[in-house]
Amino acid sequence: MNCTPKFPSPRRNLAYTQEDFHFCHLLTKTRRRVGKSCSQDQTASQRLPCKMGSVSMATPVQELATDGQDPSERYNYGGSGGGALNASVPLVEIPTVDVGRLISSPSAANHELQKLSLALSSWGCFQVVNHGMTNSFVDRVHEISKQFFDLPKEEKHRYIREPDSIEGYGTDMIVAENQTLDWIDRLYLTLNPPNHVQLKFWPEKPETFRETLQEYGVKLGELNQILLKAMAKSLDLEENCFLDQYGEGALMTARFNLYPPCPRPDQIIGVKPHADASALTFLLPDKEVGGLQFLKDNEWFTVPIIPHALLVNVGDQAEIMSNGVFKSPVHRVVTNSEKERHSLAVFCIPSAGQEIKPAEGLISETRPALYKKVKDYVSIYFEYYQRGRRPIEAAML
Ligand SMILES: O=C(O)CCC(=O)C(=O)O
Ligand SMILES: [Fe+2]
Repeated sequence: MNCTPKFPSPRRNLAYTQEDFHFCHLLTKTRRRVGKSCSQDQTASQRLPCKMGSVSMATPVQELATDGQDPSERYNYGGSGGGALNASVPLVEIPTVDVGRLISSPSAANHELQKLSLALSSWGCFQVVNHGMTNSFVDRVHEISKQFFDLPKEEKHRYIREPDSIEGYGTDMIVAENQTLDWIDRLYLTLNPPNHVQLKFWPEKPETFRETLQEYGVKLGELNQILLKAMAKSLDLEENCFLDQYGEGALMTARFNLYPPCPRPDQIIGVKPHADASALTFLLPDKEVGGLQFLKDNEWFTVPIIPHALLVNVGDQAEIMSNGVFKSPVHRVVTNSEKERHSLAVFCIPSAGQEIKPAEGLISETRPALYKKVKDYVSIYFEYYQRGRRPIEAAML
């Protein structure tokens, strides 16, 4: 095994404010115990300044966008310290990984493995092509998202999320009076493990919704395994060393995102800057409308659109497991005044009961462990968000 520290330290010197983080896809498990290895022995919800029972939800942005009124000050991200949003930031050529080659002959795979580790240690993300899903299947996934958000308001409201949960249809949870709101509506669903699936939130319309999402989840489960093995191999580690850290009952959640056209794209943000709490995130971005940006060396870069490709990024948990070799990138979504944008993010998250830690093979005298062992990182993530801190700091030694 190669333990040589080929990569620089992951610590960042960016200053974040509470408003810089969102946690919307992370709240389901806030009532679980936080891992003792992080020296915390209360449930995250006990420590919340604002209890989950008191969170509320704003009017869906889609409804605001069609009523023609000026959005309230609560959406003013620029004015609340975020600064003016410039959509015309430079385009970045994020490396493309061909999964077909990754699982073919060793020589073809080697080239892809090199691209993979380079992409993840520099950008923390890569575009995935030849991923085993046909273009027409990927189009069907795009379609169910669009068809759901196009349903009459009354139909969508059948799936509205409940106040103490994040699953279902709705907007940002409002947990603080001064919280700046994102210009986004979501449909949030758990795909795995099966006993966590709440079918009452799975739309019955369009008719193909459930089966398409189910099939997509199965395909991403396979892709998740292939990529985690490849990530390990790319660092000369035993191929299951990351996958084994998922444990029994690993979580897979899907978030359908809708960004309606926005009257003030210079001031209103689609999703505030954040890094994901997952191990891996599979994003199906809009085929035509851009808006996703990644932060590198304090500069924002726009992600180019490759139709039918998936954008995969590592989340904080893969940064921890790789001892900081792979970077969990900070990203955000900007809005535009012309076109609505859709995306579907699927988060693969180790089981809450499973302890995750830097892989042994990546720890050496010259590169000691940079992260603690953590359990239920999603709860830790939420708690740090509340304090306005970058959640991964909780896991840093
Ligand atoms: O809509 C996008 O392109 C990205 C969404 C995102 O970052 C997220 O859901 O965590
Ligand atoms: Fe994200």
